[in-house]
Amino acid sequence: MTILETIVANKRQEVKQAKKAVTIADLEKKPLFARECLSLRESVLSPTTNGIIAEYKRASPSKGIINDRSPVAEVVAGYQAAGVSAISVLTDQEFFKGSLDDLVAARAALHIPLLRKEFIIDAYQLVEAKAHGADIILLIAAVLQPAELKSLSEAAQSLGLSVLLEVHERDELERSMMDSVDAIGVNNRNLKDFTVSLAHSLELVDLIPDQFIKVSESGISDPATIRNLRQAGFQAFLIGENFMKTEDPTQAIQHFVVSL
Ligand SMILES: O=P(O)(O)OC[C@@H](O)[C@@H](O)c1c[nH]c2ccccc12
Repeated sequence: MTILETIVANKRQEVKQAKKAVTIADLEKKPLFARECLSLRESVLSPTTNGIIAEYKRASPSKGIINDRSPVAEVVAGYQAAGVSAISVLTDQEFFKGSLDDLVAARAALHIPLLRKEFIIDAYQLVEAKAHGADIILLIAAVLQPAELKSLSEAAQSLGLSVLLEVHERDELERSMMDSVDAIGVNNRNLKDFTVSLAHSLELVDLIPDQFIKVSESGISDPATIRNLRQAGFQAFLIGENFMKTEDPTQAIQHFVVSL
């Protein structure tokens, strides 16, 4: 089994348990479920933000613990102060040491769109995302059939959530592109073996129609790379580890954005 298959198999079990513990009706009663979601598109296109989607990532399967000292509310508030367009928070516990509590804590500290970074395989997780303060959800083409992508993206949009579709290769992009997603992210990291190459972004960007917000994801550690990706047509840049691996992620992002 690849790591991605392991994560998804575990997720199916988790969702089964979660559904028993907390019903959809319970989730819909949570105060955060009633909020109006913030739009990823509007925030990325706003001239007052810099296109960065900054991620709070405590650990990952490829790196182990990245940072388990910096509190989520503090870090995301610092990211927001640096002018980012959106925040991403991992909620997977088993492989990324995240949680829905992290998402709620982030929401309370923010006035910009918040992405629930998760392996979504079931519509239950969309309701869960909204009920814990998310504005945006991720759908991973490597994990979902086109028919599943269609039903999940349509369900997300009907909840008012923005949808970020993640692809890694051309065939995934071609089979998964659909009107019910708002943004397409090219993951530079191969989720099957963790190798990272920005070439993935540069090869796929011209195949993404302009109706979608174009996002380059992973392995970005240099403002010069952002300038190149922008020139190639990307509008947003998902960055986690580069900030999280430092002693003070909020300082690291401040230094980064001054040279954008
Ligand atoms: O930490 P990085 O290399 O800057 O990458 C951030 C983000 O792109 C990465 O965490 C990510 C992209 N797609 C994912 C899917 C699941 C979990 C994590 C991810």
